[in-house]
Amino acid sequence: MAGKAQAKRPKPKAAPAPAAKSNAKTKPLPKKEKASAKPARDSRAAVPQSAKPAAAKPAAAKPVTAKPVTAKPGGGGLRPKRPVNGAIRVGIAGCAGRMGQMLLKTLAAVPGVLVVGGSERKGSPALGMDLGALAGTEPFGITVGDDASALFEAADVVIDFTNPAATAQHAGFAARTGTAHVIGTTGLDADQLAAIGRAAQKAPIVMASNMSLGVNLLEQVVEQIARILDPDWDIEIVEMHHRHKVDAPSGTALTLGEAAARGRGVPLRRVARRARDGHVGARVKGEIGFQALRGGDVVGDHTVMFAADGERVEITHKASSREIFARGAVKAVLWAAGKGPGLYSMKDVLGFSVGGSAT
Ligand SMILES: NC(=O)C1=CN([C@@H]2O[C@H](COP(=O)(O)OP(=O)(O)OC[C@H]3O[C@@H](n4cnc5c(N)ncnc54)[C@H](O)[C@@H]3O)[C@@H](O)[C@H]2O)C=CC1
Ligand SMILES: O=C(O)C1=N[C@H](C(=O)O)C[C@H](O)C1
Repeated sequence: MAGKAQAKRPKPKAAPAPAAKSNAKTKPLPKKEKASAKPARDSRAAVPQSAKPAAAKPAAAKPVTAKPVTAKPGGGGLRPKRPVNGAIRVGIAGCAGRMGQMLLKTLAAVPGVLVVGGSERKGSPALGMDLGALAGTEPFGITVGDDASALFEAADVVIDFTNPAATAQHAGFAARTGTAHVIGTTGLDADQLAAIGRAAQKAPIVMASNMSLGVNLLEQVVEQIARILDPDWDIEIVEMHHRHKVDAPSGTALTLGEAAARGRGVPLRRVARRARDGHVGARVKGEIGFQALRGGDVVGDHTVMFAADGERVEITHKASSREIFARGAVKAVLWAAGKGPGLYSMKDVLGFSVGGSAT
């Protein structure tokens, strides 16, 4: 069950599973060929599978002709590069986290992709564990390592749900290796965002505070409503997340705030009101307020309120499983493999914008 996989945390005492068997020759990692290929439907056979096939569609792309190579020392149990029938080689940074585990479980069932490694922070109790133990599936034959740089060298696309400092560093690895980087991490500061912007000049980076279809749809709707309603309508955004969440307001709340501000034709930084406490005075016309609630195991709830005299419009999205984020991240992987450098969003991946339609 999805909930179990996401709640499960690696146990320090877990016995490390056997590392990936290598039939590769011992020579240094060659430059990776561009991930681009139309993935072979059966390429997942390279990884033991147990889950049901997912609905994700492989991206149309050119064939990958990977050469046999060895993983770099210190890269944990990275699966060495070798011909993989055109499959997209995927690495997961933060593979033992709530999202990392859900991604492993989801990817194990997706044809056309091959998980080649997972990284964790130095000192993580998950180091040395088999990825299958984290996914709740059969062993992958790949163990968790702490060398994210090697992960980027081994993969065509790295999915990253870690923390802001790690993600900014990882973007540098993406730039160096040309590896596509799918970023779900939230709470990045201006310097970290600037680092990602620079990296996107050298590698394709898809970044989204929320990878679910529903929230990306909500964003479009919020922008349109804010454009239609005049500033007499007060905009407030309320979000609730589980007790472990470390950033507030959530990345999604801020993205929805950006959408509302865009609809009104003002920069969010000029009108954002981050929480209220004490004798703060009456509400200032035009401000966009944020409130963050934390508790229990709430996966992620977001409500955007438009409040006027005598009536109120509320639009809510509720996530009841992290699977929706993982599914979005997989779509981003399939879309990003083989793309040129650039900073992309889930709107690019999903192929819709105000006035457009979802694909
Ligand atoms: N964009 C989206 O759709 C979503 C975004 N998120 C965001 O993703 C991030 C992670 O969320 P969770 O999985 O709930 O957190 P988590 O704390 O469960 O997982 C993060 C993992 O990253 C690992 N990590 C830390 N530093 C690392 C490093 N240098 N290298 C490799 N791994 C490292 C941690 O040890 C941990 O296992 C947060 O910023 C969260 O807001 C979460 C869900 C959906
Ligand atoms: O930390 C989380 O859990 C989530 N983070 C993202 C955010 O900050 O918006 C997305 C989702 O709401 C879950």
